[in-house]
Amino acid sequence: MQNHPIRLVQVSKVYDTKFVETHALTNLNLEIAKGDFVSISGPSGCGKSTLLSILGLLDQPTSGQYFIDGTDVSSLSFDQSATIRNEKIGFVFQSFNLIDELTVFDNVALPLRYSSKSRTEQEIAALVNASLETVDMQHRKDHFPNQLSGGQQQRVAIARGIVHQPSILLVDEPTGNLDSKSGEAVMQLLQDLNAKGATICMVTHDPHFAEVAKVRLKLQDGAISKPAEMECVA
Ligand SMILES: Nc1ncnc2c1ncn2[C@@H]1O[C@H](COP(=O)(O)OP(=O)(O)OP(=O)(O)O)[C@@H](O)[C@H]1O
Repeated sequence: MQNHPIRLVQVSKVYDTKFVETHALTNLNLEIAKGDFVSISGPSGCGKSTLLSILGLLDQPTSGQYFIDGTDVSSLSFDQSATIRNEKIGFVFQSFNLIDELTVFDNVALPLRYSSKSRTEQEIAALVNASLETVDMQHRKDHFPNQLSGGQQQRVAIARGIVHQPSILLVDEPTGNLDSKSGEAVMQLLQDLNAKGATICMVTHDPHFAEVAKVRLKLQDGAISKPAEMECVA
């Protein structure tokens, strides 16, 4: 499975609240190959956030299996999930989610400091600086998030998402809080990262940005409405 770092097999998610059972995902099968750029779009309530939470090990499926790099991670303990999440997953959120009290450098260093892999400060600095260079934000490494524009904050968030070279970068509405010019720049950056080998899965409402992905998936009522192959453009 080395070529498919991400694999969901018959994954379902049911939210069971007091009065109602909601089937958010139903028997969903998904394979994301190394180097893919996948977009997931669909109407409100179709299960996009649920899928991203499961892919990011922030939630578990009710049934089915989830494999990351060939390891079944469907029903790990909280601590085991956190360890794998820190090693294998990078996140980019609509609202950037940078920590205001930390400099750009320290924000980007966070995944390395939380990792179970031990690294020297020199190794951390080398990785953070390389990541900041990739997103062209090296010159702002001593700034704080509130001293940056929205587009710059998102670039820093992307640097944080890739610094530990995750198996997959999960991206949630990356342009939702940006003006159109900054949004285009962020999308171009994601395309450049993908061209250099990053595996990306992005949720977006915006059909224009969904088109950028190599594999475009549509979710409808918790299921992929068209096979991935039909949507593939590359
Ligand atoms: N914690 C929860 N408890 C109960 N039901 C939930 C919960 N989270 C989501 N749901 C339900 O599961 C379904 C899928 O929700 P989800 O948030 O994944 O959709 P979405 O496609 O991300 O929507 P949007 O585009 O509006 O953010 C919806 O019917 C929603 O009401």
